[in-house]
This record gives sequence, C-alpha cells and structure tokens, in this order.
Amino acid sequence: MRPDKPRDPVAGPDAGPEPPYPVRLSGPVIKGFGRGSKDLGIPTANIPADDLTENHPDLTSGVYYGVVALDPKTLAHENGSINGDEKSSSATILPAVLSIGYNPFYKNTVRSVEIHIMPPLTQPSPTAVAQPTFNRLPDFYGTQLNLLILGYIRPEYDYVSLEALIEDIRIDCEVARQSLLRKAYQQYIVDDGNVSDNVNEDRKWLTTFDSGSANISGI
Ligand SMILES: Cc1cc2nc3c(=O)[nH]c(=O)nc-3n(C[C@H](O)[C@H](O)[C@H](O)COP(=O)(O)O)c2cc1C
Ligand SMILES: Nc1ncnc2c1ncn2[C@@H]1O[C@H](COP(=O)(O)OP(=O)(O)O)[C@@H](O)[C@H]1O
Ligand SMILES: [Mg+2]
Repeated sequence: MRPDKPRDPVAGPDAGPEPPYPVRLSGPVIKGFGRGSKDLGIPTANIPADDLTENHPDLTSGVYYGVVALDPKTLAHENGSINGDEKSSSATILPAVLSIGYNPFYKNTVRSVEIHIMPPLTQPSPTAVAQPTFNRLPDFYGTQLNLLILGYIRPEYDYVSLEALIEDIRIDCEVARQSLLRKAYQQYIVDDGNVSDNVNEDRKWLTTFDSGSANISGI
C-alpha cells in the first residue's frame, strides 16, 4: 500500500540522467485492458514488454519519467496533429510519465509497459490542480513509439481506492513535468544549440523510425 507521506517534487539528479538512464525502449502501440481511459480518465499507450525483457531485464517495476516520439509515417492521417503540422513528416518529442509492472491495484498477471504522454512543457499543466484533466490525443494504436526513460520516480503500489490511485498518478505527472523542466533534461526535448553528442544521439534515435531519416522538431 502507498506510504502515507508527502511526495518529493522532483526525481533524479539535477545534473541529468545517471546510468542506467537513459534507457531506450520501442514498440508498436497495442491494446491494454481498456482501463486507462475508462476507469481512470488517464489514457496510457501500451507497448509490448518484449524489448524490456530482452534488452533491460534488470529494470525494476515502477513509475518513471522520460520523453517519447511517435512514428509520423504510421500515424493515421487525421492524427497528424499529434506531431504538430498535419502534413509534417517529422516526429515531435513529447514529455511522458510511465508505469512498468503488474499494476498491483488491478493485480495483473502480465507485466505491462504503459506510457501517458503529457502536453508540451511550454503549455500550462492540466494536472497542477486538484480537479485535473489528463492529456488526451486522438487514438494512435499500431503506431511505432520510441521511448527514452530518463529517471525513476517510485515503486508501484496498491491503493485504498481508485481516487487514491488517480491522485498519485496526478502527482506523478507533476513530478515528471518538474523533473523534465530542469535544464539537463529539457535538452532531450528542445535543442538549445548547446547539447552534448550523447544527447544529440539520443534525440536522433528517438525521432528515427525504421526506414525513415532523423527529423527533429522541438516543441
Ligand atoms: C504514471 C502512472 C503511474 C501508475 N502507478 C500505478 C500504481 O502505483 N499501481 C497500479 O496498480 N497501477 C498504476 N498505474 C497503472 C494504471 O493502473 C493503469 O494505467 C491502468 O490500469 C490502465 O491500464 P490499461 O492500459 O491496460 O488500460 C500507473 C499508471 C501511470 C501512467
Ligand atoms: N495522452 C495520451 N497518452 C497515451 N495514449 C493516449 C493519449 N491520448 C490518447 N491516447 C490513446 O489512448 C490509448 C490508450 O487508452 P487506454 O484507455 O489506456 O487503453 P488500453 O487499455 O488499450 O491501453 C492509447 O493507445 C492511445 O491510442
Ligand atoms: Mg493503456
């Protein structure tokens, strides 16, 4: 059960991700149990756990923050707005908060990787208030998703109620946002012209999809 104590406003070192982060995960967006939107009002894009199992077997279950990009080639035409300009073929890097594990509140028997994509950091946060609204985009099932995990927030817990789970995820969104707003993390989203080779490589990886070339556009 969740410990009854206040949450830290940020997670991870201010100087930037420390090993094993950044962790790269990819996969097509698949169907989950259909609870994210329906029960919680918080959509999560689920990707298969295979990449995690094969390439990062030691990554513990829990809640993490990071950045994502969606393949513009496989986004349905009407969903072009996710990547900004409808006609654009470039992928936008967006902030994200995610859960890896068995969702103890629901007692799942299979491990899931679920990503909630947040609005650009330049927009006001819809979860900074007691009555939050969570970011909702047009559905993008089947789209290839690249995820760069930049830090760990907390373990997964069971909760006394659905409301308590939703409130903790609301706080996760705020912790992720505040963590990503730090200079060393923001450069994964926006190229300020001063990024290191490593960050540049990660940004390139994020926005490159199978046959495509790197197309980076900031937010
Ligand atoms: C940031 C974040 C934190 C979460 N933390 C927990 C948690 O501590 N315990 C839990 O049981 N589920 C947690 N979840 C998972 C939700 O229960 C999950 O999103 C929901 O069951 C939807 O699943 P679905 O995609 O299969 O529909 C979290 C989800 C997110 C996005
Ligand atoms: N902000 C968002 N973050 C993640 N997925 C979103 C978002 N907005 C809309 N979606 C869509 O909603 C779907 C997830 O909804 P959810 O209720 O969790 O269903 P499922 O159980 O199938 O994962 C995603 O696969 C995606 O197509
Ligand atoms: Mg989901």
